[in-house]
Amino acid sequence: MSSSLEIVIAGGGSPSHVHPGLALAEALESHLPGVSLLFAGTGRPFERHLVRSAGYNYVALPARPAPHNPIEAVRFVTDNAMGFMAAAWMLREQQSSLVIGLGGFASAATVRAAVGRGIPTVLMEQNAVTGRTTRWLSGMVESVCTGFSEVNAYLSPLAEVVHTGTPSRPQFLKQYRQRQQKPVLPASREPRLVILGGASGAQTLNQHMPQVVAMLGDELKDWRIVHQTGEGQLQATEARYPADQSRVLTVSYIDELASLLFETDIVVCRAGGNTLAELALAGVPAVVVPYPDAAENHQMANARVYAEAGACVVVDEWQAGARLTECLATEIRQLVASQERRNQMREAMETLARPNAADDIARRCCEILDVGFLHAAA
Ligand SMILES: CC(=O)N[C@H]1[C@@H](OP(=O)(O)OP(=O)(O)OC[C@H]2O[C@@H](n3ccc(=O)[nH]c3=O)[C@H](O)[C@@H]2O)O[C@H](CO)[C@@H](O)[C@@H]1O
Repeated sequence: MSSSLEIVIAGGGSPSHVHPGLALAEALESHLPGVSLLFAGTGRPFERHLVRSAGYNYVALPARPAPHNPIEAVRFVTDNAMGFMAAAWMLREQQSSLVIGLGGFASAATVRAAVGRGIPTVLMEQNAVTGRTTRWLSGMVESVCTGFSEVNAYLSPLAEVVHTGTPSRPQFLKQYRQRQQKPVLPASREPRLVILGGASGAQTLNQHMPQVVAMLGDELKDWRIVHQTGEGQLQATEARYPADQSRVLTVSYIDELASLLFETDIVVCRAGGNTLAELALAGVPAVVVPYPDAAENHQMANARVYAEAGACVVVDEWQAGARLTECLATEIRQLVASQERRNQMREAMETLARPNAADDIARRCCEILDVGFLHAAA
């Protein structure tokens, strides 16, 4: 293997882009010994922290998402032009061999600069409807590695699309592999319902789920409930549950989410690409409430793929309107009442798991670079 292979992993802006990037970095290191990795991101503190604490070098480049008003448009153009020039300079200095874009605005300038310099590029896309960056760049890059095969319709006809699945964090893969080796025994613990708001929490779930829990009353009396609220929403959510509610644990964020989800019977959550990929690995039946303001309603598209496979039920926040609490209660009631239905959904969830996503993207990178792919993961 060459020790002169320099790969830049570009993107960030939210943990949902950085986590798959870190999972991919680990796979690249195990299949391409000697590779040198550099993360290029937006400079946001959480991003810098996540990357550096995983032991990788990090460089911040100017980047700005598409604007909502004409005043921001000027800054959008200038910042991204600066990002493009800084990226071009960095790629020349690093003598980069390959650039991998994690998707989103934060990867656009670096990927475009790489294309301009003739450096091979790979894009990752975690959703069933592509973001604008992926759509724009898809015809210029060597490969687009997708979390959903349904995304093809949104890509350039010139794009080479590989459906790899979305790489999940090592904590999920570790638990997944342990479970594969040791089949699950019927749970002796109390059944568990997890309300997962996601990285920033979900106000809708924070407002409605305490009422749903109250409506279900005795039906949930044997259940343990964990409600993840998001930063800044813990106290308000906690206050919506009765003070003597010892079955409910509220937390703002869960670091070791994998250990919890692998011991969970029902999840109520949004339909972010990473969350769904993780639920598939953990095999947890879900009641999914897609975030209605997600760009081009991509969360609904993500959720539909899982619902069509029988892995989740979808509650449409817009359609439900004032009846949202009732709709949630109805869906959750049915799942709580039927172990058989939960088992069927668990099996359907498991068919969607892509434990080799990071390895498959790493393999594609090796093919593009025309270097050997070391099979035995370290
Ligand atoms: C509102 C919005 O537009 N969100 C988008 C954003 O992801 P967003 O960050 O909203 O959601 P994702 O589900 O993709 O990622 C959240 C990540 O945070 C983790 N987590 C969350 C809570 C917690 O307590 N602990 C924890 O570890 C989850 O396990 C997951 O890995 O980018 C995703 C990937 O492009 C899209 O699919 C989402 O639609």
